[in-house]
Amino acid sequence: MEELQSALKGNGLTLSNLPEKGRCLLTTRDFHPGEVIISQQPYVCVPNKSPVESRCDGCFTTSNLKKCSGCHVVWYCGSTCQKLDWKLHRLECEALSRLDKDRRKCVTPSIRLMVKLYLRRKLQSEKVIPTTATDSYNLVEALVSHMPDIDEKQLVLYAQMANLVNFILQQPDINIKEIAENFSKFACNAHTICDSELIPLGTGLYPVISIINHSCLPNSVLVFEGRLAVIRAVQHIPQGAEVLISYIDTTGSTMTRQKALKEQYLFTCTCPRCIKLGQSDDIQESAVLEGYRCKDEGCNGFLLRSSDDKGFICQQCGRVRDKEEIRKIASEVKSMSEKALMSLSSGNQLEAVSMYQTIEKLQRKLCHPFSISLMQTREKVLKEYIQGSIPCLDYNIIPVESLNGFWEIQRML
Ligand SMILES: C[S@@+](CC[C@H](N)C(=O)[O-])C[C@H]1O[C@@H](n2cnc3c(N)ncnc32)[C@H](O)[C@@H]1O
Repeated sequence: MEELQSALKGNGLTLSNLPEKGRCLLTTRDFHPGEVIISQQPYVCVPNKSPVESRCDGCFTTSNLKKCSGCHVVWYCGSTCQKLDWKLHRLECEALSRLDKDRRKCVTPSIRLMVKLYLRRKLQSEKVIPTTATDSYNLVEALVSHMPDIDEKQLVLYAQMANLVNFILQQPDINIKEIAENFSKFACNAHTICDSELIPLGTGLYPVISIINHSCLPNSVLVFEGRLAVIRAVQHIPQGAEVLISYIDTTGSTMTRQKALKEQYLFTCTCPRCIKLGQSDDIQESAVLEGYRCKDEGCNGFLLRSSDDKGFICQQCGRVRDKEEIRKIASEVKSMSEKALMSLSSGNQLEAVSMYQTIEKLQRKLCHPFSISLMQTREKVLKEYIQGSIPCLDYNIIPVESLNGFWEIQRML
């Protein structure tokens, strides 16, 4: 770890330990808003896999792809990406080629990430790939796994996945328990690699970036430049402060954020936003962000559950909304959202957009005007319209139907 400390020193950082959080990164100088604090290439990464779209293993593009003729699992956009990946993929290709057709179908991105992790460790131990202070399997070993806190069902799943990885690798020195523990490490340390529009492209393990702890009021942000993970300051960070990013969507209410952090990262956040849990301004914030709208369309009041639990009372005008009426609309939204997701995953964008428009109308009746789910539905519709109109714009043809919908949404916003 001495080597890591001296590498971090050059970045104006130091590795430290906090009793309630474990390892953390502290600044040894001031950082200005927008400044890059640290960046790292992944130790290993894999692109997402979808039934309608494949991605290049090197740059994650979806264009001009050719399947690897050896393993028939991995795709490349051209010889540049293929050559850059060859040292590692040569071993992966051999391992995947040994599998029968059915087993190859079970090779999910998480399985591939683990296979690549062990292959990269092997290449570094054989000195085929150099090891540095920030690019070493030792850093993976130091990641938290939370093994004692994982529930039994999850442990069984990790054990099954570990068995498959072991079968693919066929390396006698690898211990199944260690592979299962590494799956647990992935769950609370791996990062989703997104493009500039925050569209998820893949998953990567960045062992130095993974030292950074969470806050719902972070002073830094993680962004990606291709596969490179970059931590930038979003405010002035004084010398001696802890570098903090957010692991989750911070627009949710305190309860929603705490639930997400507990489920995936197994800790209870005590950041300045979270310590307000249950205070009156926190209750009001959750009622606005995730609660229902007033019966009176002209009223922007937020609703709280009535003491007899039969409905919700507007805190501005006192009108009561019936619980049953709310339940009905909420269940329509839920079933419509499931159908929209299915349409999206089967590549039927037009059908999905029309469903999201119906969901948006229902949510306008159901949710507070500043509700997050309402905003998220509008964002989805808008994204689909923008993406859907691009091929038409290439030919200077914009479908009238699309434009009508687009302007309708603009007006709504
Ligand atoms: C990506 S790791 C961060 C580095 C970690 N502290 C370590 O020692 O390696 C995520 C884990 O760090 C801990 N953690 C992160 N942020 C925290 C916070 N705000 N409060 C308490 N624990 C936190 C949790 O155990 C979480 O599962």
